[in-house]
Amino acid sequence: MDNLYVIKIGGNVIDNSENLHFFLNDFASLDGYKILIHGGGKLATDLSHTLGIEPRLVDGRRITDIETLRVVTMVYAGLINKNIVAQLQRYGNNAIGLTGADANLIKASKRPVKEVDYGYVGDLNKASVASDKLEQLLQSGLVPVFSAITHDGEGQLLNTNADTIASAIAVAMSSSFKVSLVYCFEKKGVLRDVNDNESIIREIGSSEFEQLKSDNVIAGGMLPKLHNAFQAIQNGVSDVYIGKSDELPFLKEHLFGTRLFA
Ligand SMILES: Nc1ncnc2c1ncn2[C@@H]1O[C@H](COP(=O)(O)OP(=O)(O)O)[C@@H](O)[C@H]1O
Ligand SMILES: CC(=O)N[C@@H](CCC(=O)OP(=O)(O)O)C(=O)O
Repeated sequence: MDNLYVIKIGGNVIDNSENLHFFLNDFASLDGYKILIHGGGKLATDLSHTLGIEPRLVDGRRITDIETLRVVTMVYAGLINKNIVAQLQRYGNNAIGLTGADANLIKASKRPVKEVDYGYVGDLNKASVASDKLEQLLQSGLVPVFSAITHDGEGQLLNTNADTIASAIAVAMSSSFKVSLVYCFEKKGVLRDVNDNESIIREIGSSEFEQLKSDNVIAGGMLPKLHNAFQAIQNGVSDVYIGKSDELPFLKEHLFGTRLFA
């Protein structure tokens, strides 16, 4: 089986143009098959404020009313996605910018209303990712770059958490590739003390994850990220790493951030 990198870049890195360019340069230098997924939650929040639309997040998921859907589509699928694609072209990668609607690559379903009405937020299932079509893009030499926008197949765009998209793509592609899923963000890995960047936990198994949660070591955005990451490792993905965007070159020696195991 060929190796495939599925790499997700978080909103705090995207928000800093110097860090983003540094990361994209390293990403472009990775040999072999690769897919990039990007968030951009921070920029969407900032633009919402500017437009007078109050952003609301519950458990790290954005409540997406019709106005907010317009904002996130413009920010994720437009501004951020096209800038990333242009930079990767500059660094010699033939990148193609995508939403889930393009080539019907990721079909989601609108999250049912329970205690919270999330609005136009899409959930994914095992059949959501069109892995054959995605494999064709890879085989033709393209580097797919996904934004956090999917669709329902009925003409409705949906906002979907980028960590979840990365995990679903990694799982779907693992029947044809040996997949390494890599979450890149602004910290050096999962930290024992979130204020101490050197307190990296090098390896976490699923039982230790439960312990870290009950000890409140893991909180905020790290919770859904690790849930998605364990979902991937338990469903056929070979390697899952979480670490700092400017340390990507260390992946080859397996010296990158935190490694998860089942
Ligand atoms: N133990 C931990 N180690 C590292 N980060 C943590 C931890 N607990 C909570 N966090 C927080 O989680 C955030 C990452 O989640 P999030 O902002 O959703 O990521 P992304 O930028 O990839 O979208 C970090 O910026 C940090 O503030
Ligand atoms: C439904 C939902 O929450 N979608 C996310 C999609 C963007 C994202 O995941 O961005 P980060 O990776 O930068 O957090 C949002 O709008 O914030």
